[in-house]
This record gives sequence, C-alpha cells and structure tokens, in this order.
Amino acid sequence: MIILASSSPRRKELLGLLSLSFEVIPSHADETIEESLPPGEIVEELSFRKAREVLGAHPKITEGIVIGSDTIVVLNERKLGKPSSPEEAEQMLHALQGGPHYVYSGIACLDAASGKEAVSHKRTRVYMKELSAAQIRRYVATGEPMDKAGAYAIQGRGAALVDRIEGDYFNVVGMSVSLLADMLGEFGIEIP
Ligand SMILES: Cc1cn([C@H]2C[C@H](O)[C@@H](COP(=O)(O)OP(=O)(O)OP(=O)(O)O)O2)c(=O)[nH]c1=O
Repeated sequence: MIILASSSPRRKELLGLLSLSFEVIPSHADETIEESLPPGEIVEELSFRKAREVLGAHPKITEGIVIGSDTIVVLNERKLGKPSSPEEAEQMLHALQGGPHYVYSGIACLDAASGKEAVSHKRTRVYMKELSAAQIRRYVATGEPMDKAGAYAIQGRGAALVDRIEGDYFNVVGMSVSLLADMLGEFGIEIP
C-alpha cells in the first residue's frame, strides 16, 4: 500500500503517472522552519515532517510506504513559499520576472512496517520572461498563483510566463516522478 501525505492535487496527479494504486491523506504538519537553512535541507525536512505527521496521526497504518513532499522557490538567497495575499503574489512575480531562479522539491518515503526512511530532493532552474506590471496583475487576477510556491504554476497559465527550464519539469510542478520512482524502487516497489 502507498499513502500520499499531501493535499496537493498536483502531487496526486504526478504519483498517478506511475500507475500504482495509492491513497491520499492530507498532512497537517507544522511547516515553520529556520529560513537560513540550505534550501535542499528545508524541503527534505518538511517532506519528512509531512510523512511522519500522517503516520503518527493514523496508528492504523501499520504497513505500506508513506510519501511526503515539499516545494520551495529560491531567488538568490530568498526562499519563496506560497503567497499569503494577491499583493504578495504580485511582489513575488515582480522579483522573479526577467531572470532565473531555482525550484527545490523534496521527497520523503517512510516504511510503516520496518521504520525505514529515505529522503532526497531535486533542483530545477527556471528562467522567467520579462513581464510588465499589467501582465503580472492580470495573471494574479486569475487566482492561479495563490496556492503555488513562488506564485506561479508552470503546468497552467503560468506556462506563458516561463521562457525555459533546465532540469526536471515535474520537480517544478511539485515532485520529481523520476526521483520518486527510484526511491520507491529502494523500498521494493516496482513501477508497472
Ligand atoms: C513552482 C510551482 C509550484 N506549484 C505548487 C506545488 C505545491 O502544491 C505548491 C507548493 O506548496 P507545498 O507546501 O510544497 O505543498 P502543498 O501545501 O500544496 O501540499 P502538501 O503540503 O499537502 O503536499 O506549489 C505548482 O503547482 N506549480 C509550479 O510551477
């Protein structure tokens, strides 16, 4: 059995690409973290917390693999999560437009029966086009940025804002399917 500890519809779709049967249980883990930590450590720690919280809150889960994941956008030293208001979304997009940034996504897998744990992350470079204030305002007005790290969705209308990427596309959307497949392999789960 596989349990995805996530409320993200994107991650559900991404795990679905592997044609494995799984259940979704949203995680309510505390995501407060020291922002000065390296971004790879942040997404790995938060991925772990999400998976552990679901396992801890559901004592009936005695076997199977619990998967947690977390995504942040990093611009120079600045870490951008999900915007808390349309104004913050506009500010994030103003900062990101016209240049490159990194998207980090972590994945944690916990084996409920054995207690075995694994965690890893990937980094993708995203180059955003130059955007006018009017373009940014129109995009924020669609509502799409509000539940997305860095205030854009590359898989949606946000695709029009991106010039190109270097690295794994799915890592930008929320979880590297390729990395996940390798990690599940370490837990004895073969992809059909
Ligand atoms: C950069 C980017 C992020 N995102 C999304 C992926 C994540 O859902 C979200 C980052 O927030 P997260 O805190 O990583 O995840 P979440 O709160 O949506 O879901 P959960 O913690 O329950 O697993 O941003 C996109 O959908 N497209 C993008 O291009």
